[in-house]
Amino acid sequence: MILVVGGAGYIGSHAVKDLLELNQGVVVLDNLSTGHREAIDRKAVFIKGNIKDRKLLKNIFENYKIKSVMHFAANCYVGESIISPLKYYENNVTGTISLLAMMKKYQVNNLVFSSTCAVYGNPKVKKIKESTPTFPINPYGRSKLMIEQIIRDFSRAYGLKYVILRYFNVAGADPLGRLGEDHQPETHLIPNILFHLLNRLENVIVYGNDYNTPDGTCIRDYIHVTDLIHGHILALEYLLKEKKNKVYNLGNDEGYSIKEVITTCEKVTGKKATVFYNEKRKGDPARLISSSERISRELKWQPKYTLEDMIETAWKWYSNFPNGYKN
Ligand SMILES: NC(=O)c1ccc[n+]([C@@H]2O[C@H](COP(=O)([O-])OP(=O)(O)OC[C@H]3O[C@@H](n4cnc5c(N)ncnc54)[C@H](O)[C@@H]3O)[C@@H](O)[C@H]2O)c1
Ligand SMILES: O=c1ccn([C@@H]2O[C@H](COP(=O)(O)OP(=O)(O)O[C@H]3O[C@H](CO)[C@@H](O)[C@H](O)[C@H]3O)[C@@H](O)[C@H]2O)c(=O)[nH]1
Repeated sequence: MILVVGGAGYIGSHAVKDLLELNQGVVVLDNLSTGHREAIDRKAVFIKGNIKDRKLLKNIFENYKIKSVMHFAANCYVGESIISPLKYYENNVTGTISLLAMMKKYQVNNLVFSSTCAVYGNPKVKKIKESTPTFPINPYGRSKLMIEQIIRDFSRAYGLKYVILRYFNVAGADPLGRLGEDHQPETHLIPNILFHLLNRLENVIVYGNDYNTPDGTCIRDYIHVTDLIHGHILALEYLLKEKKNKVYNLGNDEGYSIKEVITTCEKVTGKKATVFYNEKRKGDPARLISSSERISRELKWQPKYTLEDMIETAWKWYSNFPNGYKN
């Protein structure tokens, strides 16, 4: 069985769905701090609890034959991490140490870990490779880099095998409309633009228009959640077969400025946005674009969905479920 930690969240719930579709047995551990019980298919075992709870982890490892772990559980907002670094180091770093300690105790040695391109900081290269130096510029990115280092040390000392996936900006929803992104409050760009176009927000707020980019707004590389999860499935297959450690970027290798994302949302929805320019958000790098060449070459991973597809699938979900999972 696969333990999906954080499986009630936006990305984790899409992983649970795809793993079940592949007839894998799934146990979800989630404290529902930002996730939703309704997002987890009833075919998965659901356990509500915190990864810091070692007694609970002990019960899980003793009661279920867990062979591998996908670890999505974290706090993951750049802006919030600057204001509340303690929350980030405590939940992300301490929480993961607890999980890894219990994996060690029960000899569960296969881990797919959700890292982030925030570990690279503000790199000057056009496309970020896995070999690009890591100099995170916010506590969130630093917490993820610390975890990566801890995972490597556990691997050297205790035989843990891992694939670390450094995601770029994840967007979109299940193309069949069963799952979507439901965060309270929502901080991500695409959901907030769509909420405005659905008349739930007065404006689109753009944080900063004097960055050193062609139109002055931040550039990000967006990847559809379905493509991202396909990367996890390939990573887990690789791990179980080859038993080798890997670090991979996961992005579409294309950058879009905030203004371009707004224009694409307008195009997909046929609605016009009112934009309000605000101060820069602290901790935001100007430009993050992936090179996902390594995972494409080694695991034959290819993204199928474009930015328009991401916006279209998210729009469909928000239009059908205006109150998210609480409908
Ligand atoms: N969304 C993105 O664009 C993005 C990009 C890069 C990396 N990531 C990483 O992907 C992972 C998932 O992100 P998401 O967008 O789905 O976030 P999310 O907040 O929707 O999901 C996180 C899940 O983990 C659970 N959780 C948090 N702390 C926990 C704890 N201590 N014990 C048990 N459960 C806990 C939450 O309840 C939630 O269900 C995170 O690790 C994040 O850092 C996300
Ligand atoms: O209403 C909004 C929301 C965001 N932004 C800007 O849009 C860009 C993207 O922001 P957001 O969608 O919040 O994503 P990121 O801050 O880039 O962070 C996401 O993407 C990272 C990878 O780049 C992950 O590590 C994080 O977990 C995930 O939250 C940034 O420049 C923001 O300042 C706005 O201008 N207005």
